Amino acid sequence: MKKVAIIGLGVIGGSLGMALGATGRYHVIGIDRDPEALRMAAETGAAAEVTGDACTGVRQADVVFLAVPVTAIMEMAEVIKDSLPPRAVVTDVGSTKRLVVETLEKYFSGRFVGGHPMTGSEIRGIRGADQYLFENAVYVLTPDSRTDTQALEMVRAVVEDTGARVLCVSPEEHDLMVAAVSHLPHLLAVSLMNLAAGVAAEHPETLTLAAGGFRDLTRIASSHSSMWRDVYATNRRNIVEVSRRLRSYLKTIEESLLREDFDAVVAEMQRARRERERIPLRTRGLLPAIYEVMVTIPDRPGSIAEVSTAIAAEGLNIVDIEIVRVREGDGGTLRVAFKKSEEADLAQRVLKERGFVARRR
Ligand SMILES: NC(=O)c1ccc[n+]([C@@H]2O[C@H](COP(=O)([O-])OP(=O)(O)OC[C@H]3O[C@@H](n4cnc5c(N)ncnc54)[C@H](O)[C@@H]3O)[C@@H](O)[C@H]2O)c1
Ligand SMILES: O=C(O)C(=O)C[C@]1(C(=O)O)C=C[C@@H](O)C=C1
Repeated sequence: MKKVAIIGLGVIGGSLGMALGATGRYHVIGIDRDPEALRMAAETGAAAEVTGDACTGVRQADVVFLAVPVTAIMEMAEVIKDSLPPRAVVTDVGSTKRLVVETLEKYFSGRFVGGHPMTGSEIRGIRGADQYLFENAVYVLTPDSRTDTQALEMVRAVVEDTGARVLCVSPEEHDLMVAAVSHLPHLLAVSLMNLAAGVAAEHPETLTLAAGGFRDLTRIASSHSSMWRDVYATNRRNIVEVSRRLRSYLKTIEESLLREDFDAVVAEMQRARRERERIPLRTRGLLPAIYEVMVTIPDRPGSIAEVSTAIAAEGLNIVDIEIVRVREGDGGTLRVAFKKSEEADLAQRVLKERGFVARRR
């Protein structure tokens, strides 16, 4: 059994421990400075043994995951560097990579492999952890010319055992890409939320009007500032760069609006819709798309059960399910996904026969 030490049992470290523990192939040693996180990790199965002392925790490890905030990753590396077995491999889960890789290679040279799971939660700590968080998520590894091939393959194998799909890119490329798809979106969520709060100071009902669109766009603004502080501090140049590009883009849109050139604005909307369709679905990561049926369900007890029972009766397996919209007193829309197109066709037919409004998407 491989021994994996996880330093930091929060959303990411806790989820990792749960996922690896559940395979039965790993002995997980959980390390945290917070006794409550240690207690919960032991209770939820995120770790088979726990300790507050990082040096003791890593002493027997084959692989060490650093799952603390980015600045603490670099501090923790210094703390554990002399306690590791010589063949141990070290990896991290930090949201930025260039500085982390540069720093940790100084301590562990080729035995360090940078990593970043592209999944997470706005809920902080092990309470936000989830055994299935990594399933089908993209997990970036950032090997460079110094990385030992065996170390990379070892980390890849452990990561794939969580159900995640590995994508290798350079630390520099990673930092620019996540500035665009993760860090700027966070900054925008914060900006939108504070902007709306400013309008609400003059018009108190403003936030009452915030519906799905606003909530979707601002969810990440609920996440904890201590993690994000480190992200901004260690990727500030890329964040400023994409923020500049955004400001120039917004300026172009503003100018079109002032000229009443609505065709130009619509062309941008159409381009965005086309581009968005290229995002691989979260539930299938880098795999081909899943096949979906949208079902309108009435607002009455047992509606969801009726849908799932009808599907199960055909022997069909639902690979993903989501309540897309809830209209109080008026039902809602359910998104049900299948592995194969034929399965989605059959599910749609069966649901229609039972009187549901069901369409393929
Ligand atoms: N939350 C996300 O959505 C997300 C997604 C991908 C990557 N990450 C990265 O994962 C890392 C962890 O983030 P998280 O959201 O799981 O954080 P978290 O706040 O949920 O958990 C961090 C845990 O680390 C512990 N900790 C902090 N400093 C420590 C130290 N010096 N020694 C021992 N334990 C310490 C805390 O007690 C806590 O249990 C960060 O580097 C973050 O950038 C987060
Ligand atoms: O909350 C979520 O859903 C996330 O996946 C969080 C999220 C993001 O998508 O920006 C946030 C920071 C990370 O480094 C990776 C993922």
